[in-house]
Amino acid sequence: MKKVGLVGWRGMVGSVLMNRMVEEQDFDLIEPVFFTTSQAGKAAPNFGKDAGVLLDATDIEELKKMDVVITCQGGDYTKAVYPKLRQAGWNGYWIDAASSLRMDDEALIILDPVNQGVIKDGISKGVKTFVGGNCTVSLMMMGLGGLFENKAIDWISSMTYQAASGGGAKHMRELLSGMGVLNQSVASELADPASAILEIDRKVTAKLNDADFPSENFIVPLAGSLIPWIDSDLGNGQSREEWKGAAETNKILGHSGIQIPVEGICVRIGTMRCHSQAFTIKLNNDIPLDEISDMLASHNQWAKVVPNDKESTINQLTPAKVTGTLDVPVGRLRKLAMGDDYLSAFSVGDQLLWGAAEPLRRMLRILLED
Ligand SMILES: NC(=O)C1=CN([C@@H]2O[C@H](COP(=O)(O)OP(=O)(O)OC[C@H]3O[C@@H](n4cnc5c(N)ncnc54)[C@H](OP(=O)(O)O)[C@@H]3O)[C@@H](O)[C@H]2O)C=CC1
Ligand SMILES: N[C@@H](CC(=O)OP(=O)(O)O)C(=O)O
Repeated sequence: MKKVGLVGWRGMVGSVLMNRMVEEQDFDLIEPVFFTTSQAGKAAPNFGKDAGVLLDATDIEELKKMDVVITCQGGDYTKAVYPKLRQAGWNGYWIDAASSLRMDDEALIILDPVNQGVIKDGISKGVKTFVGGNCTVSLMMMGLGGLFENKAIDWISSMTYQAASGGGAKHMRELLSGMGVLNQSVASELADPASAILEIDRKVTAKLNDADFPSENFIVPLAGSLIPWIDSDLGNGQSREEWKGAAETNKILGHSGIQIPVEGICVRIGTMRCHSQAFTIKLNNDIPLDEISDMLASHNQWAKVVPNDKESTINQLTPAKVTGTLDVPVGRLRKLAMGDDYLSAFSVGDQLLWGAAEPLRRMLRILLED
């Protein structure tokens, strides 16, 4: 049985990963060893198997004993530990949720329903470092996988609606706190159906601009607002989150350079853990809509085509419906006025599942079955 070191297992992404590993009985196939950066010596969690005590996640000698290390601990941890572990001669498999190693030549970005061929080819060539993709990119590719597979896409514009969870657990709490503060600020007016809506709006706006409105993590209010910038400023008018669109999509597909441009604006909105995206897709040719639907629906079991009518859309294509599931519904499919090779689409997906944890556990399975 392979020894699998688990780092970051109690964080938000790590907890989702542990739940999925339990659901899929992955622990039956491995000898789990749990690491921590803060609680070494305490009892390890028991996910159906006694795993002794927690080991120090910076202890290179202990990490070297692992066949596989899976980390959801974050980029700072990866930057601090991964080079030391490799320099110490460790030749095991490193599976990582953080972005720091994604674009390294020695690493592959993993999303096996989309790039299983690239992954298998990499393994046969001795690749040992595998990194989960950016959540927005992975969810786009899961939803539109059929178009990528059929080489139907010339370019994509993706306008995103990204959930608070992309920032982390504290950001989710801040969103809810902000919602509560806004609600409280007009509680008496809301209780009175005769109260004036413009007075309610004035009070809400004043509260949003209060210096003490919860905004420590997002810097500005998210509840009752939105933030059209995610991740760092690249200095050329583009955010790092937007840059990842083309860079990671093409790397996932095994392209050298940017063969399919992916462009757009990434926006943080007040949802908990589902990222949504509105796409304008320039097709390589005029493919009929029914063929497009077939390509999308048959590509993988999680991409679900939603009929482009109001009732289906509002019931099936929302974060409220999708959260906590592996489904990636794709709807609003329509040819645009710009020409029959222009397609609109809208997708929703849980960014903690396909956007973070799921590709990691599936990569572990691929290695175990190899
Ligand atoms: N959030 C997201 O949407 C995505 C995140 N990622 C990557 O995953 C990394 C981890 O993200 P995320 O899971 O959100 O980070 P968390 O902050 O939830 O967890 C990271 C670590 O914090 C430590 N920690 C300290 N206090 C607590 C506590 N009270 N409860 C749980 N853990 C605690 C744990 O380490 P220890 O046990 O060592 O103390 C834990 O492993 C990110 O840095 C990013 O690189 C990737 C894709 C999406
Ligand atoms: N940046 C993403 C979350 C994330 O962790 O992305 P990455 O894995 O590329 O750093 C978001 O905020 O929604």
